[in-house]
Amino acid sequence: MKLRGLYAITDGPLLAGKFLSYVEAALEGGVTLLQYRDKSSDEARRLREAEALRDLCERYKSQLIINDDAELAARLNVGVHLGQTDGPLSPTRALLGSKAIIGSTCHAQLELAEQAAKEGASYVAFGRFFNSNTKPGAPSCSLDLLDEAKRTLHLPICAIGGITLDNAAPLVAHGVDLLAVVHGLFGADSTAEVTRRARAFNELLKV
Ligand SMILES: Cc1ncc(COP(=O)(O)OP(=O)(O)O)c(N)n1
Ligand SMILES: Cc1ncsc1CCOP(=O)(O)O
Ligand SMILES: [Mg+2]
Repeated sequence: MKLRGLYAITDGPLLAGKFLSYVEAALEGGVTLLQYRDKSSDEARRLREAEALRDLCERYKSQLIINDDAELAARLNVGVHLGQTDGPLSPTRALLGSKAIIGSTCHAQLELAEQAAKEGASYVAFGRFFNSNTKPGAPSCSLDLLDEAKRTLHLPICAIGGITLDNAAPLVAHGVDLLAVVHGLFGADSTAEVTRRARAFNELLKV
């Protein structure tokens, strides 16, 4: 199955007090991948939250991806997203098995994506494309790189960084398969608005 659609990413501070209700609202609108991104070191809470997300994803036929933490992903039998300093890809592929979804951060560098493809990545992520509240310091990436990536890579392409309903269309026009979004999805005033946004992202991607 080709990975295509909305890639919702959680954020602890943004979702404080409404974590599961907002995630469920997004799933209601359609989420292809859901990433649990939590930078805290509270292992017990991380396990609890990740288990709750895995159960929700099962109900909504979405796929859970754990950010940074291959061990937690292995424990829950779900996918993982690895940045350039989050550990090597090949051993993670061996740990999680051939069917697991493994994503790789490639910033704005095609060479990183080619390497990730060789090492067994399931998708490659480029960005940030726009100003990001969640990660303002992330290196920026241009639409031109997407054209080149589309020509040379044979993997689903994910875009991340400051993506909203108002700026996502050019990314899709340049061949992006997965739109990875934090604020543009969860920075909403109500669960109804989260669901509406999720549906609208899917319409943009025609999924
Ligand atoms: C889909 C997706 N793309 C990129 C990232 C960024 O990963 P990384 O560079 O490891 O930074 P952190 O998210 O860990 O701060 C991502 N998480 N997801
Ligand atoms: C994790 C990450 N990596 C590059 S930008 C980013 C944050 C994405 O969040 P937002 O959609 O709020 O900009
Ligand atoms: Mg990381």
